[in-house]
Amino acid sequence: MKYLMGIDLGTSSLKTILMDENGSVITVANRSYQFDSPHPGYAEQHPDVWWDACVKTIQEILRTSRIQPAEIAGISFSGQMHGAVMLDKNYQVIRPAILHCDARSDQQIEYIRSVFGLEKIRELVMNPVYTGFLLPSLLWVRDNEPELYEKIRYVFLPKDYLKFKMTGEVSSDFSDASATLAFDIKNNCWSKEILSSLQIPMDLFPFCYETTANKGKICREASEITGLSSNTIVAAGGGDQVMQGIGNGMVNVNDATVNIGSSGQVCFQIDQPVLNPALNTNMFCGYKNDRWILFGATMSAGLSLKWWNQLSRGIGYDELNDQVARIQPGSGGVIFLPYLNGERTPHVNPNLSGAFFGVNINTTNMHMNRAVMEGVAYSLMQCIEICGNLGYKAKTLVASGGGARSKPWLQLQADIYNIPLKIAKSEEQAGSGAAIAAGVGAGVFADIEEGCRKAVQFQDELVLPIEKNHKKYCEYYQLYKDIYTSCRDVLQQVTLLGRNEEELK
Ligand SMILES: Nc1ncnc2c1ncn2[C@@H]1O[C@H](COP(=O)(O)OP(=O)(O)O)[C@@H](O)[C@H]1O
Ligand SMILES: O=C(CO)[C@@H](O)[C@H](O)COP(=O)(O)O
Repeated sequence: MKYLMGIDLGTSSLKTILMDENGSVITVANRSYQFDSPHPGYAEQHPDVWWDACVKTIQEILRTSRIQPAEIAGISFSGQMHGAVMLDKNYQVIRPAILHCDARSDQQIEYIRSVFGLEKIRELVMNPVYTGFLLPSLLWVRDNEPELYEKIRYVFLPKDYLKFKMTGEVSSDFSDASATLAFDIKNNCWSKEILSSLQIPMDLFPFCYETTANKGKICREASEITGLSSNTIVAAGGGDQVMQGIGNGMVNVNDATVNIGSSGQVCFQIDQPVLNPALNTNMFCGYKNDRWILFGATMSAGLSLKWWNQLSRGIGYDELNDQVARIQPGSGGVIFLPYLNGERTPHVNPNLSGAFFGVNINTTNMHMNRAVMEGVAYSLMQCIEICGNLGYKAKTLVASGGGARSKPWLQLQADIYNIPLKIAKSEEQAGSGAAIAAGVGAGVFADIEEGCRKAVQFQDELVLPIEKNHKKYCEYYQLYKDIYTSCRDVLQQVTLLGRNEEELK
């Protein structure tokens, strides 16, 4: 029997899954971590934290599964996207990685916008210019840490660091590279025009491959540390939106997922680049040449629940879900805006904060728990609406990520979206996507489509919308949108004031 390993490098944890050649998930190991926020709005992780989690989960799987390392034919990666990892000429990490949820590069995004102007950004970048993406983060280092910037020899994405440690070679893949703002999405290459206009040397950026490309074998050092065989093939992997799509069997154009990880996304498979003139959604390269993904992104989805739960009572998810199921739709009038770390879709504004509205003397912690789940779903509903206006409408959505483990969260999502939800049997969809890509790279599967046919199965029952709940949620959803429209300026002022005060401490 041959086996495959998929590694999913998330914002809050790293998960390693072991799959057999028939597509069955044998076991999963995970390690949690936090991100550091040394200043208000900053979000950083040291790549060694990821590598340590990667090594430990692999060792655990080899120990507990008792399969022989030589039986593992291939390994690949899914990674949190957009973050900047910087290496010097000796392949040493220069500073902690600046993550996708980092809001420090305000001035750099203004600079990029001023260099290109709106029309050129639409034509060239085809995405909103937003903080936390590799390009503005790199410019921030150039402006604020020039002595470190001088040392940079390579810059790449988070999962590329794990691949580098595994193979000893620096490389990236089209899907992750296309999500840096430095990439020519229509022609699948680093953009000469973007980089030369910003005076950034092209050779900082590594060679890119397709997600399923065979990138060689595990190097000796990685084999010694992890226990993996040096005959195991490493496939290039991809950004987590692309990999969770594979793990959910999203191989057809118009297939769509709604994901609640630390952040949240509504993501469509598309067969040609599409411009959203409002630039409040994202569009990146997909898992193969003629495939792209279009999605709306909520910055703090699962993160909102994790934050709120830690802040309030810190109960287990089972208890929390039981409590949420006992509260009526609408949470007794409490509405939560999930802007803990700014918001991408639809507001494209890193300088926003979250808020609870409508708390009253009868509000309990249980109402607030449900309100947090509903607020995240309202935000994802805005992503669905915007994609719908661009012509992408889903008859069903495949629910994905950690949030899909919660029955009440699934039900209230179906009720808010008024769309039935399908759920994959595997709970680790991005990791499964990585294992399928590993299978193609190692020749176990002919292509992604065959891997998905073998590995992806759905639960029998759809989660269906309940009409009376949907009616009620239509009212709340309108109020959710109205709150933002009425309070936008105050929210922004309060956010900046709070950050400045924290800075002065
Ligand atoms: N059983 C559960 N019930 C409710 N929410 C859950 C449950 N398990 C995970 N989550 C949510 O999913 C989030 C983690 O999702 P995950 O896809 O693992 O994120 P990441 O890949 O960013 O680490 C948690 O922050 C939490 O909000
Ligand atoms: O920002 C995006 C996609 O644009 C996220 O997909 C991040 O890549 C992180 O994912 P999670 O760790 O929150 O699931």
